[in-house]
Amino acid sequence: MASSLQNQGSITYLTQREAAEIDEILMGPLGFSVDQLMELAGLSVATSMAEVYKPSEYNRVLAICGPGNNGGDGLVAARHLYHFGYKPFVCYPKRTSKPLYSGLVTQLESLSIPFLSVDELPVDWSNDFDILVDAMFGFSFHGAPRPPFDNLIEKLVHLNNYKQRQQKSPVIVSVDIPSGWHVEEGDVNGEGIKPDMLVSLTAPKLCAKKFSGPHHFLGGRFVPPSIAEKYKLHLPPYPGTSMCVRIGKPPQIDISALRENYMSPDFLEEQVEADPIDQFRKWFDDAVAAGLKEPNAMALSTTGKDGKPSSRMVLLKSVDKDGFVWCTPIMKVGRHASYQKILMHHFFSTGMGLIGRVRVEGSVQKVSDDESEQYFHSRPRGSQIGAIVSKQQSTIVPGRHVLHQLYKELEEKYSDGEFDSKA
Ligand SMILES: NC(=O)C1=CN([C@@H]2O[C@H](COP(=O)(O)OP(=O)(O)OC[C@H]3O[C@@H](n4cnc5c(N)ncnc54)[C@H](OP(=O)(O)O)[C@@H]3O)[C@@H](O)[C@H]2O)[C@H](O)CC1
Ligand SMILES: Cc1cc2nc3c(=O)[nH]c(=O)nc-3n(C[C@H](O)[C@H](O)[C@H](O)COP(=O)(O)O)c2cc1C
Ligand SMILES: Cc1ncc(COP(=O)(O)O)c(C=O)c1O
Ligand SMILES: [K+]
Repeated sequence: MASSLQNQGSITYLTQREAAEIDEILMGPLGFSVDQLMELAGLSVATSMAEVYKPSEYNRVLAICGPGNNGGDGLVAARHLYHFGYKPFVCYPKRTSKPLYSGLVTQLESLSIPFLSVDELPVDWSNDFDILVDAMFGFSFHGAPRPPFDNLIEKLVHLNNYKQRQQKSPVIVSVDIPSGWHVEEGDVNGEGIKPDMLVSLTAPKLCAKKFSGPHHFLGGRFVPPSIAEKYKLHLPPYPGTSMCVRIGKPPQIDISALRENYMSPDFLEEQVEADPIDQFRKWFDDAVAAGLKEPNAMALSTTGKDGKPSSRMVLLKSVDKDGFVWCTPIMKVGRHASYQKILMHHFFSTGMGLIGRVRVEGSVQKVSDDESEQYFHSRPRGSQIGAIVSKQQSTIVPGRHVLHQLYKELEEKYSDGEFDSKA
């Protein structure tokens, strides 16, 4: 999911001829079909969009699709966006009868995605759409745009200039090339569309150097090493299993605008488990099922003898009717005597909504030595040594080297077996 950052300066940009050549090699000697590449390209567009524009806020998408493969990418993206929770509309004025395209249209129709002719488009797009996908022309564009695309491009130009935007109006996402831009020179007279997001496919084309919007992504995770070598492509690595990666710096974020619109179902009194531990367990299981990262992380707050509050994250190790168990170097308990009184805060939330939040107040007891030992020995060796070294945790140490030295000594001393947690 997360996109890695990459210095825009080190990225390769393709000429129009190189882009067409790579296309031919992929679909010739390398054995790809256009359907395959288009599916991956459209999926990359949809996933890039979903990284930036959440369906809870930007729901209504108009995909404006051109006559060639760029238009095909738009049709595929619309289908994926539907499955991601968006409400897509499609304007596809110049259709081809090739089975690939009629298949894509049928797939969208079967999802009841509305197709709007140019005449059916609303006069003011800003009321009806949150995102406009510009999938009119890609790297085969040449000359000046012909009807009806000339008017559609004009409409995008006048509707939306992310730099001059006053009120909330739809954002523009361009697929591979901002339509109407020269594939290599870019927006030559400065009167073209100014997309908020550009999703370059395979590799950015030269015109992308002129893109100054806030979100530039790369998609089309299908380039084999032989092509990368032949064209000396320097491209950012895709993170994990992601179909897209951000190119260049993300925009400066307005922290005050950063918020989630939680869409949680009503939580009624009669739905609450009688035993709060059971309720906790239920939410915990939901959080795990929803793929939440570290659902066992919780904030633990204490006050010291001096009355000073203090808080830190710890990992929940188990929970049952006797309470919540976590693990921490024992010395801290001594130092923070009021570990006898604690407040725990647990918060489960996923991209799709809030699952639950929990506050636990109570007193603390050390678990039995047996339980403590058992847990200690279940941890990986590095963590075991780390825990012993961590007796220094939250105290001033003369430097990193002291911890490294101690770690090394323990590693050597106990190189041939288990060691005692009280070492
Ligand atoms: N390997 C890849 O890189 C992949 C790229 N994909 C996507 O494909 C496009 C390139 O697709 P292509 O079909 O070659 O071309 P376009 O979609 O850019 O457009 C071609 C059609 O547009 C017409 N055209 C061209 N100029 C104009 C104009 N000035 N006015 C109106 N119409 C125009 C052209 O008609 P002609 O009669 O002029 O030939 C074509 O009908 C690439 O950018 C990616 O988005 C694949 O999906 C994945 C693999
Ligand atoms: C996600 C997460 C989980 C953590 N889990 C533990 C834990 O289980 N036990 C622990 O002692 N420290 C844990 N830490 C480290 C503490 O939050 C904190 O840095 C350290 O314990 C501070 O020491 P203090 O308790 O003396 O303030 C965790 C940190 C993070 C970010
Ligand atoms: C200092 C410290 N202790 C313990 C833990 C919990 O790790 P484990 O699951 O290995 O007990 C963490 C986790 O981040 C930690 O930072
Ligand atoms: K485009």
